[in-house]
Amino acid sequence: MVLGSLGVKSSVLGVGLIVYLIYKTFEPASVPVTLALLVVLPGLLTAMVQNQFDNIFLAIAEVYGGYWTILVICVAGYRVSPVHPLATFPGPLQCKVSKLWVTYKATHGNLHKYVHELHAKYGDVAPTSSQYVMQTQLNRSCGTHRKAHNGSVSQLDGITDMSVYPKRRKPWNRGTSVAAVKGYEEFLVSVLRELISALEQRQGQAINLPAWMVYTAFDFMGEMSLSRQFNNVMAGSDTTGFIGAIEVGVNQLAWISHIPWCAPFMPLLGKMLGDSGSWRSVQKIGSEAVRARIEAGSGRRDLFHHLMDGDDLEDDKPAIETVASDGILAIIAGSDTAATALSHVFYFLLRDPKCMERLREEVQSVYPGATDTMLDFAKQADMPYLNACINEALRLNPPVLSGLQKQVIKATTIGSYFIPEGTVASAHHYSMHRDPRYFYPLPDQFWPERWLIQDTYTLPSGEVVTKDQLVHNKSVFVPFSIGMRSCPGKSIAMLEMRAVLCALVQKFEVTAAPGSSLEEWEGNMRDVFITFLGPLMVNVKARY
Ligand code: HEM
Repeated sequence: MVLGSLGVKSSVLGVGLIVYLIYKTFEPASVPVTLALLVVLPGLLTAMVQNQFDNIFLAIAEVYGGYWTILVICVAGYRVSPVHPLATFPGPLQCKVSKLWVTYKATHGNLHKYVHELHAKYGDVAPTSSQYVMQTQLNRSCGTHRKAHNGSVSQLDGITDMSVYPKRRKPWNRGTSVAAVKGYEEFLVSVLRELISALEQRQGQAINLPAWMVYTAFDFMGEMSLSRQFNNVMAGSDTTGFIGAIEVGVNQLAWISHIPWCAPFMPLLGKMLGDSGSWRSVQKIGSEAVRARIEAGSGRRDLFHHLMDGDDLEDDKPAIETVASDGILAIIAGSDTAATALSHVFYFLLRDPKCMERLREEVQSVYPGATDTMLDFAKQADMPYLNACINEALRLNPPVLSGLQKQVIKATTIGSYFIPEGTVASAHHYSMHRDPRYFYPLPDQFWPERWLIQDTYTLPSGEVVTKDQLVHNKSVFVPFSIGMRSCPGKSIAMLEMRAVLCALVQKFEVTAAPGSSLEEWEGNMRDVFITFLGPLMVNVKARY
C-alpha cells in the first residue's frame, strides 16, 4: 500500500486551500465553525482516505499534518508576499508573519519598549503585525474610527458598530459633564479623609504606595459609579478581591486585544494561563454591586444615576443590563489608570525633591497652613505646577502605554504610506510622548516646567532656554486619547489626581523607604493592556 498517495495529497491540498480562502474571505471566529473547519473537516477527510494507509494513526498524522501545514503556509506566505496590501511597510519578519510575536511581547509586559524600539528603527509607521502602530498622524484621524474588537461587546468600550456607539456614549457624556462631576466631589472627600486617617496610622511603617493609590482609586470609583463602598482604604487591603481579579484577568485582555478571534476561547485560554475564573469574579462582584445599587434606588447622583437617566431626560430608557455593565466598566477603566498615574507622579517627585518642594510651596500658597484642601476643588484646576506635574507624569508614562487599537474605516495615507480600509492601527502613546520632535529638551526626563507658560526656562543643569527654543506640542499629548472614542472619565480622573496630590503633599512628608530602589522601579513597569507596577515602598510622616 502506498503511504500518502498522490490522490490523498491532492485532496488534502485542495481542501486546505479552499478552507484558507474561506478564512481569508469571511474570517470566521466562532467556536463551532472553528472546530468544524479545523478539526471535523480533516477528520472526515481522514475517514475517506484511511483505507489507503496501513493504519488509522498514519492516516490521521498525514491528513491532519498536511492540512494544517497547508493552512499555515498559505497564511504566512500571503502575509510576506508582495501582493499583501501592506507589503511596502518595513518591519521585522516575525511581525509580518503573525500577531503571535507582538502578543508574546504584550503578555510579557514589554510591548511599550518593543514598539518604542520599532519606531526608533522604522520611523513613524512601525508595523507590529498586520496591525500598524504609529505615531501622530493616524491618531488624529483615528479618533472617530471603530475600535478593533476587544472581546467585550456589552460594555461601551467593546462597541464596534458606529451606528450604535453615539447612543451608548450619550449617557456617559451626561455622567461626566461639569455639573455631574461636581456632584462626585462629596464621594472623593469621604475617600480622601479615610486615606489620610489610614496613612496617619501607618507612620513609621514602610507602605507600598501604588497599592494605596489603587485602594483609593477603587474606593472612589466604587462610590462614584455605583455608590458601593469597597472600604479598601479603611482596611488597607483588597477587601472584595475585585482588584486582584481584574489584575489577573487583564492578562487575557492582552491576548484578546491582539488576537480578537481567541475571545470565544477565553475560558480555555484563562485555564491555560493559570487563571481560574478571574473575569467571573469581576462580573460577580460587579453584578452584586449593581444589584445593591438598583435596590437602593436612584437617591444619589452617582454615575449610575446618569447612566440610567435618573433625571428622565430621554424618551427611550437604557436597558438595565447595559447600565449595569457600563457601571462596572467605570470601576475597571477608571481605577487602575488613575492609580498608576498617581503612583508615577509620586515616583518622579520622590526622585526629584526640588520638584516635590516646589509643588508643596504651591499647595501652601493656595491652602495656607492646615487649610482643608478638600473644601474647594475648583482651585486645583488653576494650580499651574500641580497640573504640570500630573501632565509630565502622564506624558512620560501614560497609563495606557501603547494606546488602544482602531480600525481604519476609510482608506487614508500617512506620508508615503497607503493605509487600506480595515487596517487595524494604534497610536503609540509612550513613543509619541517621548519624541524630541514634539517635546524638547529633555524628552525622556521629568521636567514639569515645560508645561508652564514663561519667557525663559531654567533646565535642571542650570542652562537657560527661551520659549522659542522649547518644543512643546500639546496636540501630541494624548494620555486619554482623542476624538469620539476618547476617555470619557478624563475630568473625573483629573479631579481625583489633583485632589489626592494636594491632600497628601500638604499633609505628609513622603520619602522613599530605606532599601527601596527608585532607580529600578520604573524599569520594572509592565505594559499589559494597562500598566502593572511593582512595589514602591515609602514612608509617610504627618507634617502637623
Ligand atoms: C488617569 C486616568 C485615566 C487614563 C489615563 C485613561 C485613559 C483612557 C484611554 C487611553 C482610553 C482609550 C480611548 C480610545 O480608545 O482611544 C480610555 C477609555 C475609557 N475610559 Fe479612561 N482613562 C482614565 C480614567 C478613567 C476614568 C476615571 C473613567 C471612568 C469614570 C474612565 C472610563 C473610560 C471608559 C468608559 C473608556 C472607554 C471609552 C470608549 O470606548 O468609548 N477612564 N481611557
